[in-house]
Amino acid sequence: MEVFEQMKEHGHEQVMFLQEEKTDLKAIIAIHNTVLGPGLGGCRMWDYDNEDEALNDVLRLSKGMTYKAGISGEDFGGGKTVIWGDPETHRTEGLFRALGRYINSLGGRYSTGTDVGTMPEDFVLMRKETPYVGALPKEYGGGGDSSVPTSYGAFMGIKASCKYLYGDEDLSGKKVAIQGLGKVGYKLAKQLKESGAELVGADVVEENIERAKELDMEIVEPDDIYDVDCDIFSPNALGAIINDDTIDRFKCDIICGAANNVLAEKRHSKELEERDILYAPDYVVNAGGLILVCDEMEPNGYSEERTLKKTEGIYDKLLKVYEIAEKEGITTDKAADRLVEERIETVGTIGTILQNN
Ligand SMILES: NC(=O)c1ccc[n+]([C@@H]2O[C@H](COP(=O)([O-])OP(=O)(O)OC[C@H]3O[C@@H](n4cnc5c(N)ncnc54)[C@H](O)[C@@H]3O)[C@@H](O)[C@H]2O)c1
Repeated sequence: MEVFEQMKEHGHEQVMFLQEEKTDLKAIIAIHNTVLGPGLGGCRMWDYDNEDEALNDVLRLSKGMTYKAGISGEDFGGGKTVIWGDPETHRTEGLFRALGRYINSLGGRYSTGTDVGTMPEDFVLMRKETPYVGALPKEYGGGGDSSVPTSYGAFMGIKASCKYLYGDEDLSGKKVAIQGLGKVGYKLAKQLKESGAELVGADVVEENIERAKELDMEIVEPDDIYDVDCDIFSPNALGAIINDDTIDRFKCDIICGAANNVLAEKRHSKELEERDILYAPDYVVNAGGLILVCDEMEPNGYSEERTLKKTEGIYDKLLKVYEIAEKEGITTDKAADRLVEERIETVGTIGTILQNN
């Protein structure tokens, strides 16, 4: 499909292809929707097989950011950058500063930060060329480790899901299977443990498994985590883990975690519903990191207290999503999409109210 056709299909406003010979920069910036505010979204670096793959990724991810910012109540739209290159060999000062110059030329229509393949220090370099970067280390006025609010948001999501399904948010005695014990998964596990939950976990990195064992967690083989008989399954590793091969294996009441794009296809949310599994839409649950970056852009600077307070709002937001889904007889991910689309529609129309200034 041609680029314009793809943009039209998903409602993208702008796509920029960037090329800079000396630094070997090849990147695409996509801005999906700026009705709620400037585009915001991380910068991914990946050694794509071809141009189409890079384009598909940036279009899909930038659209996802519109929904994540929209549901979080933030005044930002969706955007994303992909750099086509190997993060092991291509992460140079020149490349990130060149990209920073391009981003600066957008005059604030889009801001970026870390994602797969990029590191906070890359954005410290980029900041020399543009103020439109976030997710900076604390010593540069940023919020630091985004997995702190992200894991807190996932914890809130699990509590809200229990409140909705069992009528009580109490986690004591609840069995939670955690896939991925990395930055988010481990911090989430700690909070669950402190709340009295029983934990089962899986990871592929020995170091992370050893650290998790200190929480008195039962460890299973990576592929066995899908078969654990539990109350809550929490995906915190990979995308597309709810798919045709796994869907009949889940033995849980709730799926709620921080991993992005966990549904292999949209239809899998309906299939979970048919199996009486409550699905907490991923982009509602994992918005803590985005909330942190948005807070860095507050006029008075970053506040950790405010970030965690806003992240706590994921609890009520999720309850609202569940109520809409129940009332309207739609899946939970459709209910979340609807909330965002209504917000964009409403806030979009207030632009028609004339002001004196
Ligand atoms: N860090 C954030 O602020 C943030 C924000 C939003 C969404 N997310 C999403 O949350 C997820 C976790 O992020 P993170 O920052 O903790 O990343 P991370 O890389 O620190 O942790 C991921 C963990 O998953 C493990 N893993 C990989 N393959 C696995 C498998 N097959 N089975 C079990 N474990 C496996 C890895 O070894 C690693 O420990 C990712 O999907 C990420 O996109 C993170």
